[in-house]
Amino acid sequence: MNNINPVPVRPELSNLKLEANGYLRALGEHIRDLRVRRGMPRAILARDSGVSLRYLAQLESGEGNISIVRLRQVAQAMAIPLEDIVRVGPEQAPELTLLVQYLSRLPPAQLGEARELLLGTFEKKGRRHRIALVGLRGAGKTTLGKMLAAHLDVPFIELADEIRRLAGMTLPEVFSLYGQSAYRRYEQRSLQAVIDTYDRFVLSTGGSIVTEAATFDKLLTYCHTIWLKASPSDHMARVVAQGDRRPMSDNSEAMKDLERILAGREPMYMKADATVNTSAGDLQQSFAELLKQINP
Ligand SMILES: Nc1ncnc2c1ncn2[C@@H]1O[C@H](COP(=O)(O)OP(=O)(O)OP(=O)(O)O)[C@@H](O)[C@H]1O
Ligand SMILES: O=C(O)C1=C[C@@H](O)[C@@H](O)[C@H](O)C1
Ligand SMILES: [Mg+2]
Repeated sequence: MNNINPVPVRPELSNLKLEANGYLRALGEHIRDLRVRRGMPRAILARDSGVSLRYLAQLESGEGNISIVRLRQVAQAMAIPLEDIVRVGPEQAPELTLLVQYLSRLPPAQLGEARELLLGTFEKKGRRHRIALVGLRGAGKTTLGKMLAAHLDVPFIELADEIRRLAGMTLPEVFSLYGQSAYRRYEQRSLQAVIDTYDRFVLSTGGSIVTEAATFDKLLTYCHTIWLKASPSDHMARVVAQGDRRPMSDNSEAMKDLERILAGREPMYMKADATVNTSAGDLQQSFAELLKQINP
């Protein structure tokens, strides 16, 4: 019997390789545009960046696959942030560039205030009636979400079910056949479809939705979002009680990972409109707290 599993070819990977040449050409053109816009002759850029004239010519014609260190030198010589150099594609609106500049000068405390002001000013209609629950596995999103939907008499939606339906396969199949980036795209499209389809709902999301800025921003913009928070030991105990033995394979390591994931995601979870600590009481107490958070 052959025990070697064939490694599925990810269509995305071969596309990426094909796209690489196109990207290098676009990058070269972009760098040339930026340089010319600055009125900077190539010889001056070569002198100021320490990258040879010949190499710069190759780069601008899309032939040179420049190292990240050299690209950084080029960026510094033009006084442009590296991320603005590598982002090729449609030109960013000048308002967005200026807004990013303005916001990047604000101290962190005022940044939160600025975001709230913007959200408040441009709040999407009906946001209060679209309730989204976020939090790590075992937080209680499904359990409390179903209770809340029944109480409010609105549909309960499990985003994972919507992703499965859209992809036409199970989530592990999406991951193993097409990778995490495909899962992220399905997640974002499913969320958009849910928002477009329903005016009112209680939505239970996947624990990692907060790690994808564009998707999390959509969630925060269109939904009243509540972070169901729990202690690492409760997360672990609840997941294990549901029959998932994987976290037990090396308990101390798994626990450390869980603590790290929770700490790493906490700043994003904290952007939710409200928080309910489900480790602070039993299920009924958490539900009462959740009701308070939607009718403050
Ligand atoms: N105070 C509490 N609040 C919420 N759930 C609690 C509480 N105490 C115990 N539980 C139990 O914890 C479990 C939470 O699991 P649930 O499947 O709802 O989490 P989840 O956030 O949907 O996880 P996943 O991301 O894996 O889908 C349930 O079995 C629930 O009964
Ligand atoms: O917390 C996580 O990292 C994840 C939780 C799941 O619900 C899915 O969102 C995904 O499998 C990853
Ligand atoms: Mg769940």
